[in-house]
Amino acid sequence: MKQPASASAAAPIDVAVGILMQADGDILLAQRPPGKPYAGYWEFPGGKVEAGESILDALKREFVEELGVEILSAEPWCGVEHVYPHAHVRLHFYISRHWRGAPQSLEGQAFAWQGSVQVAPILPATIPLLEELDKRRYDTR
Ligand SMILES: Nc1nc2c([nH]c(=O)n2[C@H]2C[C@H](O)[C@@H](COP(=O)(O)OP(=O)(O)OP(=O)(O)O)O2)c(=O)[nH]1
Repeated sequence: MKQPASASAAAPIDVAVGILMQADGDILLAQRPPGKPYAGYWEFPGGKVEAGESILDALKREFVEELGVEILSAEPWCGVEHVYPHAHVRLHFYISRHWRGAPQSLEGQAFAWQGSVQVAPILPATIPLLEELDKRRYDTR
């Protein structure tokens, strides 16, 4: 079968992404481990949706696998499509205020709870969301 000429021509890959939000509005970011595209960049935890899996199930699975955290509830927030050199991704962002367990670094990644986000660099597709997220955090105070 002929391969797509570029990532933009390929079908998008669905990715489930979760923003853990504490009562004071702080949110959790994770640093991508070595060996992945954009290693060292900061992101919200998550990963690719597997065949036959719902986005919410993928989110819950990724949080258990990567952080040892059980998401008890999460609401869909927004969707973003982005074409990287390595992949065309469709990101499904969820916000969760209810989870069980403290994040553990099960894949060797660093974590940071942030108010206004100070860590850098952030994955390009995630940067535009930070301003909107800030407004949402302050609304809850
Ligand atoms: N988790 C996450 N991924 C993001 C964000 N922003 C963004 O552009 N992405 C992109 C980067 C990757 O191309 C893709 C996520 O795929 P991944 O490779 O990290 O997923 P995965 O953990 O399932 O990886 P693997 O099993 O293939 O190792 O989504 C974000 O805020 N969080």
